[in-house]
Amino acid sequence: MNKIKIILAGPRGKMGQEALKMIEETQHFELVAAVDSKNDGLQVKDLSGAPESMEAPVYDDMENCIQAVEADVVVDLTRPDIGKKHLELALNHGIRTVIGTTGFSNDDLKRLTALAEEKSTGAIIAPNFAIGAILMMKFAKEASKYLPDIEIIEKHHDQKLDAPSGTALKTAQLITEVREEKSQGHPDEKEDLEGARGAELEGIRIHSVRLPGLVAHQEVIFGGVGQVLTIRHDSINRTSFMPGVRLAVESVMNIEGLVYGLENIME
Ligand SMILES: NC(=O)C1=CN([C@@H]2O[C@H](COP(=O)(O)OP(=O)(O)OC[C@H]3O[C@@H](n4cnc5c(N)ncnc54)[C@H](OP(=O)(O)O)[C@@H]3O)[C@@H](O)[C@H]2O)C=CC1
Ligand SMILES: O=C(O)C1=N[C@H](C(=O)O)C[C@H](O)C1
Repeated sequence: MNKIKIILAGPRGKMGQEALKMIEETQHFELVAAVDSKNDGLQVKDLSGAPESMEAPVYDDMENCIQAVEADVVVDLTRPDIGKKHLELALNHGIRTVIGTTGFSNDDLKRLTALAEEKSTGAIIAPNFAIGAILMMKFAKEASKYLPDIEIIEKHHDQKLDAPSGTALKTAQLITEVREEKSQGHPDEKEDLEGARGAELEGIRIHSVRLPGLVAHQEVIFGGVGQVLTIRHDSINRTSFMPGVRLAVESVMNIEGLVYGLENIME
């Protein structure tokens, strides 16, 4: 079996370091290069937190990297503005891509879906790679059919750049597929302090907490008459995401077009 040749963008990041370990431990994966804006010309093994055995070149620019190296899949774990740029570049070169980076708007998704189709190239954008988080979203969608008054509280470490989280947005989007838009709370409610009621997506309130000590957590709270249901997921550490990254890399080899959400490729 041929190994899947991977370019990883963001190898020094919290997710990037875990992904390097996962790639090293996966026999049918091979890291062929990394993209790191600050370490052009080094070897991956020289980067802080990288496994010592990883002999692959580092490029500071995705375009140069794609032109220099033969790869099957680009995996991006960087930051919102860069993830979009890398996906567009990879698609334009006809290279399959797995994006874990969050911060994609609906307009971004529409534009990139059209580009993936035009280039007949597979791409997966996964707002959350953790199986438990996918189940939380699935169960929340189901519960919303019966308990349509919903608020989402997502909690993350304080280095996170985007708010709300990609997971919260995806959860709300899945719920809107089965729930009519509805306004919640008292019709005359008013915020005495701006933002007190959180962000709003088709009537669903989303609250973002950012604190040191947190990793990635979400509660979807359903209110009914005389009862409250809470569906909660916690990523205790970033190894929780790695089986999902592995699955996405394997799956993207066999798809055409852009898939948004790991639930679409899970059996
Ligand atoms: N889908 C999922 O399940 C998950 C998604 N995420 C998302 O993944 C992304 C990364 O998260 P995390 O690892 O925690 O973040 P980190 O900030 O720890 O890592 C991001 C890394 O990207 C690097 N980077 C920035 N610009 C570039 C560039 N132009 N080229 C290459 N690398 C670059 C940064 O380098 P420098 O420090 O030098 O700027 C940094 O090392 C975020 O968008 C986050 O929301 C996170 C966890 C799970
Ligand atoms: O930035 C993070 O850490 C995470 N980002 C993703 C998101 O925005 O939902 C996934 C997970 O929550 C961790």
